[in-house]
Amino acid sequence: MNLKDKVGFITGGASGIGYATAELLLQHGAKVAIIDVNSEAGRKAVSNLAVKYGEANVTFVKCDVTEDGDIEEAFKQTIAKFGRLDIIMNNAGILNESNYKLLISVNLTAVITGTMLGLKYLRKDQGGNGGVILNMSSISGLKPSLCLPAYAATKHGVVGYTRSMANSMAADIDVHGVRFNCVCPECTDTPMVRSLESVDSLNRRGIHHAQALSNYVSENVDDMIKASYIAENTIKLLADETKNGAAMLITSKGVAFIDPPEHPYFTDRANLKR
Ligand SMILES: NC(=O)C1=CN([C@@H]2O[C@H](COP(=O)(O)OP(=O)(O)OC[C@H]3O[C@@H](n4cnc5c(N)ncnc54)[C@H](O)[C@@H]3O)[C@@H](O)[C@H]2O)C=CC1
Ligand SMILES: CCCCCC(=O)/C=C/C=C\C/C=C\C/C=C\CCCC(=O)O
Repeated sequence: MNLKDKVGFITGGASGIGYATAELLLQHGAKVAIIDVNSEAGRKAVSNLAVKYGEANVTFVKCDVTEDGDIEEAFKQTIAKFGRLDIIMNNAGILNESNYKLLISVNLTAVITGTMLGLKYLRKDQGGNGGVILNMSSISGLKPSLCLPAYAATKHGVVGYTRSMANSMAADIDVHGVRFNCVCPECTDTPMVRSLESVDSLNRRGIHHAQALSNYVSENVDDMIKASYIAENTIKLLADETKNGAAMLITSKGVAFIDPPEHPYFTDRANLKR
């Protein structure tokens, strides 16, 4: 996919990995809607980006991704502003083991909702141009995580959902033109991780082994991979039209695609069309 003049929709785009990806998309000539619950951070993000890339190319829509109506309205406002939609990045996420119902709602349910609602705007057979849905998982979506069991459950859910959607829809990709991929970064230096330096903040959020994790974050955060590195690899995945159903692990050593074996009967398109 040539990113020039394409339109991206990024939840959690006001901060961290979402913001870095928004900026890189703009550098590639795309237009971006930053979708976030934090109005102050969202407006600040857009005013910074507008200075560099032009007011016509970036917009902010306040949206709580746990509210289906907000997500629908955000899609409508994005298309009203830019006239099309090509890339959906369901990226908003939180870390809160105590309030695990909210955690599941933001990190997993909203990813499914954003995919289902967004799909109808992307589908070539429903007036869209095709495109790509990129869901944010984590290395915690691929392996057990010592301190974050509920978080890991949501991120495993994102991998399972995204790969299964790609699989289920692949037989008709020529008709709808939509690809589904997810990214699985290791610990990245963002405000989310920096907030874990405080042991009080960890305890408030019910995160296991709070003191050990706080020590680990304080000692290592400066050496963690940067959000710009996640953005670079995310953009490569977005643009690569050969990738559908990919789970891309991103670590300081580079990227790797996790590709478990598929069931031969259900991956044979001919069987799915019978
Ligand atoms: N930082 C890390 O080490 C890693 C982060 N991730 C994932 O990447 C994504 C982004 O994380 P970071 O950039 O690190 O975090 P961040 O905290 O810097 O950014 C998250 C953004 O999501 C927004 N957000 C939170 N709840 C929302 C809601 N209900 N509706 C709309 N927006 C909401 C926040 O306002 C914030 O702007 C998350 O899904 C996270 O789980 C994955 C792997 C590693
Ligand atoms: C292995 C957990 C990586 C989780 C990455 C992520 O999505 C969010 C990270 C946020 C904060 C950092 C929290 C925990 C990770 C720190 C050390 C874990 C090392 C132990 C392990 O399970 O490998």
